Amino acid sequence: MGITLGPNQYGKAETRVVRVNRHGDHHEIKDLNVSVALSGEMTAVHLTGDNAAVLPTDTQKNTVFAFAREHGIASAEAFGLLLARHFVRSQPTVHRARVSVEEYAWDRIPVTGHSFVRRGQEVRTARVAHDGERTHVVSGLRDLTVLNSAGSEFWGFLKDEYTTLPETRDRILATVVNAEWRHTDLGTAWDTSYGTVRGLLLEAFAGTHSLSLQQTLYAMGRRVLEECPSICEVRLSMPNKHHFAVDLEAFGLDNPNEVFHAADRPYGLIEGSVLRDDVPAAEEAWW
Ligand SMILES: O=c1[nH]c(=O)c2[nH]c(=O)[nH]c2[nH]1
Repeated sequence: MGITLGPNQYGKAETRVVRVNRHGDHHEIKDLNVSVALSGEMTAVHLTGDNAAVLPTDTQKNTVFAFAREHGIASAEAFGLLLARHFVRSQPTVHRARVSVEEYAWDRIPVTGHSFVRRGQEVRTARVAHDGERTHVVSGLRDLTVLNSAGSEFWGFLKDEYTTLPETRDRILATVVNAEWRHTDLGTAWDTSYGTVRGLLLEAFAGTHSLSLQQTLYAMGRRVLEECPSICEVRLSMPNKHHFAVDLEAFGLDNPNEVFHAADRPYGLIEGSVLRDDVPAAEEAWW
């Protein structure tokens, strides 16, 4: 019985690249998930482990980041064309390249020129608790993804022998807003109220110059309580979706905070509640 190697390909899947273009305080962002697959003269590596024909997947990932810096990202298609042609043209052992791109759409939050909300993501939630006497209504939303490409710093934090994080005065702040808020008025116009709170959360996220996500979280909850007298408590759970500026020095490229790796995990998880101090707690509302 003969055994032979069938069709095969390899590559780096899901490189999450975010490119920021700055025109003063008016920023544009491109947010892509890029997967590369290459095939060609790959018999030796499979049969004997000879890597001479193999362009490492790590190199493919670096190429995605370097091309984002050098050429920008005009569109998913244009970026895919650049990459696919590059891999086949530059490596004789690579005969075919497939570049699959997912692009995530962001809408502007009009408060600043550098604040964005991911399109069509969030889920509206409601929970009602009733014990025959008392009734509580908690409204909420989850998976509302937002990003500020300016106006965020993080410095002055505790440092110990395990701290390597550099202090920054300019970073991307991105999070997924998961929020719930408790009502004191059961006659509220629920749809209107939901739209108002969603808008206030977005406005406060965009409009707060952030020294930490914790500070932004408090500002968001506080804004809701200030503007909505019949809401008495806001609970927020917000992952810090880290965007790391990619070091492109090894490729002779600078990176003036334009090309970022959007890491998906691990993530910081910032959680907290903001409440009116004159309204009694009602843990049963959150049951
Ligand atoms: O806004 C932040 N809060 C933190 O607590 C924290 N920790 C960290 O590593 N980065 C950040 N960012």
